[in-house]
Amino acid sequence: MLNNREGFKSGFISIIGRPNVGKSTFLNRVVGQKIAIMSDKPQTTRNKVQGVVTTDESQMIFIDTPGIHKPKHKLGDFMMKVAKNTLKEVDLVLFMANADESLGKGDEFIMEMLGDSGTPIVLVLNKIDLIHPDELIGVIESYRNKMDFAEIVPISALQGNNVDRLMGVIKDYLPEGPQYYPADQVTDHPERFIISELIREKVLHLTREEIPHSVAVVIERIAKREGQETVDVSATIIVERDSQKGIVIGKRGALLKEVGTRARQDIEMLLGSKVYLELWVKVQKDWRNRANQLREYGFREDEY
Ligand SMILES: Nc1nc2c(ncn2[C@@H]2O[C@H](COP(=O)(O)OP(=O)(O)OP(=O)(O)O)[C@@H](O)[C@H]2O)c(=O)[nH]1
Repeated sequence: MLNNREGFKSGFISIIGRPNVGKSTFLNRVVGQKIAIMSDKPQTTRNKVQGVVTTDESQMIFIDTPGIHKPKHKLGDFMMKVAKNTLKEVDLVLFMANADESLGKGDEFIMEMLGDSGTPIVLVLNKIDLIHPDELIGVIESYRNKMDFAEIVPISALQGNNVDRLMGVIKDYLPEGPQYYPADQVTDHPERFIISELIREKVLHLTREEIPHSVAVVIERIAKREGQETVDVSATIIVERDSQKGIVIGKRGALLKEVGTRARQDIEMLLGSKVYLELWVKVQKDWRNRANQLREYGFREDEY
């Protein structure tokens, strides 16, 4: 805790929404650096990712929660628990929904869950660039009929429309408080986690529909070479089936090589030094249901 200035506001904001509503896009826009994984596949955000936005008057600490869904297996239960705990601890919840889709079962399920958290909820209707302004009123009404929101703010996270207004609303709801993080710090995640997410993102992008979101990446080693600027990173990509291993490796290793090239470029940007990246692919059957292994892959329940 660094600072305790009079009138300074600070607090924690949780972003909740169905997969693919644009939570990461919003976070990346306001934080201004690529920290949350972005993908057009559902549920790529599994761990807590913090983005910190600091101005002269406030500090907003964003928590990007996993896409909420009905639990189907252990990983689902775990994610739900994480999401629920997060809701109680934060100062404000942003419930993000698609403005270009009508209110569906998934959104109703989330609203039921949000109902008893006791935290103010701002409805953020994202992707307004995809609809005609006349349609917006109807969408707003459908949500307003279901639940009492502290505010309703339509935005386009992708194009930036109305994002400033949303930031103003968020500030209004934050309590007076200290500046928790230095102004230039945008995330408190260890580089390890960001690196694993960068690699995972490349796998998901390059394999498209063939590899489910269950793929995990474990960083085995990050080490700076003695007397050199090069950093050695070695990581294992974990899939559930032999067939998936084949897909990730690709013909004569071509796909894995491409994953490596793209991930290396991002990691070099992140670390600001040359990187030698070594990737392995391992099959671990049914890892999602083995709760005791979740920790090993970075799901740390006690952090929430
Ligand atoms: N047209 C439009 N597309 C958007 C907007 N915001 C996000 N998208 C797109 O929607 C898709 C999903 O965005 P993400 O930011 O990855 O969504 P998310 O909610 O973080 O998804 P999960 O991590 O899976 O929970 C991406 O293809 C984005 O480019 C928007 O305002 N307008």
